[in-house]
Amino acid sequence: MLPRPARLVRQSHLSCRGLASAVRLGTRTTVQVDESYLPFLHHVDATRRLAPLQSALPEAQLVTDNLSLEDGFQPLAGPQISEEELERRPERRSPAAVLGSKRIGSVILPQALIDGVQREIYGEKSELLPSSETALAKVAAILPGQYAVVRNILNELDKRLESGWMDGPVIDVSGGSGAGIWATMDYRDQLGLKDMEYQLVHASKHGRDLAKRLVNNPNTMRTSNETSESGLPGNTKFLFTMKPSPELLSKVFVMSTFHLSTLPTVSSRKVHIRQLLSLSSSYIILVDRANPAGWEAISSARTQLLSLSTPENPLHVIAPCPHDGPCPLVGLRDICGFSQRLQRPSFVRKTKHSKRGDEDVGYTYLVIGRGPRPVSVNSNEGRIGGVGLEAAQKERDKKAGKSELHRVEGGEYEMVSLLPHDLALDTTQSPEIPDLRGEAYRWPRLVAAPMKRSGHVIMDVCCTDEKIKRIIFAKSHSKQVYHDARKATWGDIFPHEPKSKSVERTRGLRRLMPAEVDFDGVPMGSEAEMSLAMEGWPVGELVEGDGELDEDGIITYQSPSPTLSSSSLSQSERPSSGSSSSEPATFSSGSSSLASSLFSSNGQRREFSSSSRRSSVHPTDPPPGSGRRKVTISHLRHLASQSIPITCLTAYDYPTSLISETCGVDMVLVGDSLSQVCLGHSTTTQITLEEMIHHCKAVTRGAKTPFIFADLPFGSFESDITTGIKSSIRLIKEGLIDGIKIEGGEEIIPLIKQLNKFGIPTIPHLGLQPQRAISLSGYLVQGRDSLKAFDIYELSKKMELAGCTMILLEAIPHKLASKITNDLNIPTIGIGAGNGTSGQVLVISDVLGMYEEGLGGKQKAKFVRHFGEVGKEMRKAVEGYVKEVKSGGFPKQGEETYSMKKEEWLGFEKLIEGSASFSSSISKREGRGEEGGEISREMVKEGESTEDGQ
Ligand SMILES: Nc1nc(=O)c2c([nH]1)NC[C@@H]1CN(c3ccc(C(=O)N[C@@H](CCC(=O)O)C(=O)O)cc3)CN21
Ligand SMILES: CC(C)C(=O)C(=O)O
Repeated sequence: MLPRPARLVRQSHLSCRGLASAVRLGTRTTVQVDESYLPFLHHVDATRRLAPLQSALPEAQLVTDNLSLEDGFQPLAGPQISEEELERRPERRSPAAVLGSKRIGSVILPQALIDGVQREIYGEKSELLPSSETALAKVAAILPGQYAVVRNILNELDKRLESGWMDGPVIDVSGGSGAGIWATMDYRDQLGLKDMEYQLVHASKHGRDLAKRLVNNPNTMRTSNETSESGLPGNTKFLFTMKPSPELLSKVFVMSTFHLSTLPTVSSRKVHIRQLLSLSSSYIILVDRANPAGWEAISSARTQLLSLSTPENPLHVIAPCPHDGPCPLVGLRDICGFSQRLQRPSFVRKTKHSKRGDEDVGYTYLVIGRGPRPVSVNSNEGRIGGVGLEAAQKERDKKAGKSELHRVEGGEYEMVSLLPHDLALDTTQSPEIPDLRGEAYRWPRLVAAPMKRSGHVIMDVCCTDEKIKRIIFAKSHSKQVYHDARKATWGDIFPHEPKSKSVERTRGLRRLMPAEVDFDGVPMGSEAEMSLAMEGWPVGELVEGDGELDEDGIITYQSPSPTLSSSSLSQSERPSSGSSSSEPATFSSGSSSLASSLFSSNGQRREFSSSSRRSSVHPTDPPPGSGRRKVTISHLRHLASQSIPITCLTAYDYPTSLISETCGVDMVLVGDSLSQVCLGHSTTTQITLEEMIHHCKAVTRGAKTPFIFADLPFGSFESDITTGIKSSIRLIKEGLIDGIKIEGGEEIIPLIKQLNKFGIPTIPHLGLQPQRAISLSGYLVQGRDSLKAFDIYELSKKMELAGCTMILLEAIPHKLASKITNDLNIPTIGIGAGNGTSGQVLVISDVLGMYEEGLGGKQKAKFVRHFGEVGKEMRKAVEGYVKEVKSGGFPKQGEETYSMKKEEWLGFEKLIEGSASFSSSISKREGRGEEGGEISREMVKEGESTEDGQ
């Protein structure tokens, strides 16, 4: 059955968007699909509709007109389709796919805003006071991009939420110059709304003044209706405040645009979020930049907001996540980022000294709604568009004996095999209007550019089960689904279920963004920051030629470079090299775990692995890594800020470092416990710098991705700073480690400062300091009385001030460690310091249970937990070996031995016979015994050589 005819549509459904949708739909009613979908279809070609609507402002020109006057600018050549033709064209995508599409094409700035900014820059009245330059620069370079981003988000919400979702005054807490307000004004303008109130909250006076001038500029006069004194439409009111003042407005709608990441501390961000929540807006929109700081701000805000959700006052995520659980990307090295294209007005190109006509602006965002998450089961509704209808028609024709040939793109013909899937969908159309908006809360979100290959489309999506999964839509799925998949873009939510099993992605996403842009240290608002923030996010699909999809849905990638150096890793993340990891990877739709086992011959495809018996490892093999990228300090900081515990283990050699590598341990410490644990000394003071370096070399051969730090051993730094620096440099240069741990107090601060100046990461070790065990009268807990606790607390603050990277806290009361962790801005790693630190470290042999007792046969320390009984296992293995060798049971002939062909053996025996008679003649001559056994002492003494080459 085809979708029900329009006459069955209930009146109320048509008006589901009220007046606005009627106005917006206009005459676009020629779409051929079921008319009940019209409320969704009015979003089709949003791209094309945005521009005319903006240009509908009186006296406004299309920006492109403006641009073509400029030096060498050519407007993008779009497809030459007439408006009329567009009107006639039925939508080929399914209504559900249209609803899920986030793409709005290139955003054009409202002419009023362009005029306002241009006036600021070039106008006679423009006061270019030095102190207002930053604000102006931000407006000129950054506001347009931010506007485009917010415009995209509003467009998405317009599809997803019930009409009237944004009634009421809007408060925009803006880190820029009111991108939220500008975008909202424009969006509402499209809906024909007026008499609105806006409050722009901005910290700096210059920023507020500038925004005020932009709004009050006579050129920015809005459309049609009577204007107020300020020159704004109707009774539009503006407030410019430093803090949100909702009491000045009634029911408010709240957004915070590009503001969170500009707040200096974690706690100030948390306060900001609480403030927003207190404003009792039904929705909260948070937007920030797509850099590590922006992502950290947004993802932390998400965690915080969801933790503030209670059964009485529930909150849920509207976008981008299809769930309210933990974000699967937090803790990975990926950002949940999206991108919006902007058509650059001339002032943007001039400010940025670039002739490029458009730019892609990266962003991260979060939209929170009050109330419980809408629940709705996935139906089959709304899954058929023009393509599906066409296919169904073909099927009917086929049954009626008509042609089965179908014209495909490029003018060729192919046989059409109409899948029952298309038809099955037809029969399930219910007479009720489908609640696609409810369903859309569950549709997976494309968190990377879809990979469109011939015959299939691969998507990395975030799913309701809080996992990032790779799903595939092959051509054989159904015409409609395949069509929708090919039209999907990064950021969309996708309504169709894949046929083949999805594979969980535990590794990096395939991204088109620069692999690692570190924004740290770039001053806000600087040229560098602007260009970093705005460039480098091309939108589009990632086309790869090297991936093959086989019958079972197994995709195999062969990477160009098999090396594992950190530089090649990040290089291969780049789109041009086409592979997310430097190792070849096989994703099977059946297996969910990509983890490789220790000592597995990773780097080779399983099917090519020559022998299942292979039990030894060659140290020159690339280590079997998890495919993750090198752990950096900013990643560790990110983990700490998200309260994701950092894992750290000691390692002393290749096998122990390989364990951490394979198990995804974040940090590896080449501790001087090595002295006791590996070298059998009774104290840590006995190990030398030379020995430390020797072991660091082995560790860094095995652990490629963890952050690796090592102890400055006792005696290598105390005498003077120069010695300390020299020793540190040797550890880094020869041992290839990343950072230095130093036991000590105030006296090591000058060394910490100096190392910091040279860019050497340092980790002071406070609390119990084993190098001082003798003077402390043993391995005793530290900081148990208030004075000693205060000493350690003060010391930790001084260490942070001195510029250390992290602090290691050993054997101190857990409350003290938590307090220190809370009050510092750097991560803390604890051992015997409770779980309030940013991370934990233990000695690997303690974790493995290598020695049943503690150190030197003593009781194990209170903080040690054996997570295995490796010691017992080792003894069992060695006892078994001894027993079997003694009893002759090892090695077993035939199973554990090598054979020789019979004729070879006979030949060999003949050779022996020959050489035996030959050597016996020699030994007779040289005085050897008949058995040809020993060399006579006299001969050796005389210094003469024998046939054995002695
Ligand atoms: N295998 C091993 N594990 C370690 O954690 C470790 C080493 N070796 N060698 C270097 C230092 C020495 N460490 C130690 C050793 C013993 C205790 C210990 O037994 N502490 C007592 C505290 C008694 C008290 O102060 O009340 C305990 O009972 O936990 C603490 C830290 C930590 N380090
Ligand atoms: C116990 C850890 C923290 C250590 O200092 C070491 O391994 O030397």
